[in-house]
Amino acid sequence: MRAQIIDGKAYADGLADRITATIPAFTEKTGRVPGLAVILVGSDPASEIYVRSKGRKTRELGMASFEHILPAETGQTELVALVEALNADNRVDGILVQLPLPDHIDELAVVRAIDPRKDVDGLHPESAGRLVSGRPGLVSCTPLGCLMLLRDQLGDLSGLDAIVIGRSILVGKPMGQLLLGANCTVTMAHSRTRNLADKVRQADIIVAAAGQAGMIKGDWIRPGATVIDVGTTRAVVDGKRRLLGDVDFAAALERASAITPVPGGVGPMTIMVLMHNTVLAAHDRAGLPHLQLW
Ligand SMILES: NC(=O)C1=CN([C@@H]2O[C@H](COP(=O)(O)OP(=O)(O)OC[C@H]3O[C@@H](n4cnc5c(N)ncnc54)[C@H](OP(=O)(O)O)[C@@H]3O)[C@@H](O)[C@H]2O)C=CC1
Ligand SMILES: Nc1nc(=O)c2c([nH]1)NC[C@@H]1CN(c3ccc(C(=O)N[C@@H](CCC(=O)O)C(=O)O)cc3)C=[N+]21
Ligand SMILES: [Mg+2]
Repeated sequence: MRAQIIDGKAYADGLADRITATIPAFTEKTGRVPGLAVILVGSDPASEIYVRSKGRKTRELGMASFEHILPAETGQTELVALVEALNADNRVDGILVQLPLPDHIDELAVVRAIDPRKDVDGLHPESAGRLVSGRPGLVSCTPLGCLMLLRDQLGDLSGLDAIVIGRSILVGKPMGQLLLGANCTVTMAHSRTRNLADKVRQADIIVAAAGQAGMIKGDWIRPGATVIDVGTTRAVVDGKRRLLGDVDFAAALERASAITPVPGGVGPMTIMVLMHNTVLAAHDRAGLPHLQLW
């Protein structure tokens, strides 16, 4: 079997069109465009790439982008004060604080300061609680993007065995909750998991989000499984700069029924779901009906 390559960029482009189409009516009703604020503290390389493409996309889609790039020495009090100012700014519908933050800042304290209605990254405990208890709320961009791709690829996911490798608050945990909500039987794996290969071999759906390049080997993949590769590791291979996923892609191609490439799979979805969440938050805050765009 040779796997189908899941084109995250193509799906994201389609979602972009559906997002853009909502903006004229929003502007007619509110007199403004949806706005997204991103805060980056210091110079984490992954976050810098993300912030750049995000600002460009936000403007491309006809929304307002507010970028706050702060020095690594920024204090927690100052950062929380910025978040509070953005909470109070009606032009801002979404607030994203790039993680990780420098060690002297308590990430939870900053995330808790975000108005949950503007929490487009789904990181606030209120958002996490809503996801776990099945109430409507904003859901972390990367896992929601993965779910969109899986639903597009497989349709109903009921009864499928899924494994998520990674348990971060940003990716792994919300991914597991979304799959559970879609009626999968979910295994959550992490760095202390024993016999990971055997657990992966049981899965119809594999979501790899460990950040360990190539750790998921081809012979771990059940023939016909669907593979979503979230991992992005920067490396130099044969003198060329490369972005590597968590899955041994060449080997997985011979076993899986479908797989996301890195780059061009989950990454473009993360950016577009951020736009999606911003438009949803804007409608919610303006008292307009809830949008369903996927
Ligand atoms: N494409 C995209 O849009 C995005 C990509 N990413 C990428 O996804 C990856 C994960 O991101 P994030 O969740 O933020 O990372 P974290 O570092 O916060 O979490 C990594 C998780 O993987 C687990 N893990 C690490 N090594 C292993 C291992 N050998 N076996 C099993 N589990 C392991 C860790 O376990 P433990 O909890 O026990 O330490 C942890 O739960 C990174 O490569 C990141 O760059 C992230 C966000 C968006
Ligand atoms: N609060 C917060 N939310 C995040 O969602 C968040 C974060 N912090 N910190 C950093 C990670 C990383 N991340 C990526 C987003 C897009 C690509 C992406 O677009 N990747 C492209 C390739 C880009 C390239 O060529 O380097 C792709 O996979 O095709 C990658 C990684 C979001 N993150
Ligand atoms: Mg920290």
